Amino acid sequence: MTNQCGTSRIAGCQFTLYPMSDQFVDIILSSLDEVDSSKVWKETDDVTTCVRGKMVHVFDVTKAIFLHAAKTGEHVAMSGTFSIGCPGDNEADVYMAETDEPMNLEKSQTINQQAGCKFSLYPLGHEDYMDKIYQQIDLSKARGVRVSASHYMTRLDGDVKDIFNAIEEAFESVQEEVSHTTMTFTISANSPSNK
Ligand SMILES: Cc1ncc(C[n+]2csc(CCO)c2C)c(N)n1
Repeated sequence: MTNQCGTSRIAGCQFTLYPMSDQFVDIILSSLDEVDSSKVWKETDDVTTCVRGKMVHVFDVTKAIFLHAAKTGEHVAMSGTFSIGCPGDNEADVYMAETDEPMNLEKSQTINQQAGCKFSLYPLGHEDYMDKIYQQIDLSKARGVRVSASHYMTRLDGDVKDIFNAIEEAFESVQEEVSHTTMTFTISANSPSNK
């Protein structure tokens, strides 16, 4: 197979929460604490949090952390990078044997929150990378979110759960064909610009 960068199917996401509030310490720490991250490797420092493991759990945990921060009603944003198939990643310290049942799905389903998100897919090492990206932008239109074009990114507007499901499906589909894929995103909720 060409352009096969790695056989590892560990996924990961490195992200930062930005609560626009003087309660930012509490919002960040309580969101990280409230979410069940027992099925992922997780590390937080002064800049980011990184979660690694099966793709289903990486998305489940990242989405739940954003939802918990946003449900405070404060203006919060999150930026991050998802990655899979990175040749530098290793399975040694990751719980890849966990079952596929997401730990936060039930709780996340109860939180209704509108947001705007911009994301970019990077299928690495493929000459026809633009085709792979356009396929996913087209598919996003059927995923319950409003899709609009933006420079360097695609904009999705709608419910946070639908937005994360849309970017998860896009990432999942691309990585099936392109072993090493990354995806960057910024999502924002409760922005005063929308009031
Ligand atoms: C998801 C996420 N992880 C880490 C940070 C970095 N950070 C900035 S303030 C703070 C709390 C006080 O130490 C932390 C951990 C962040 N912003 N968002």
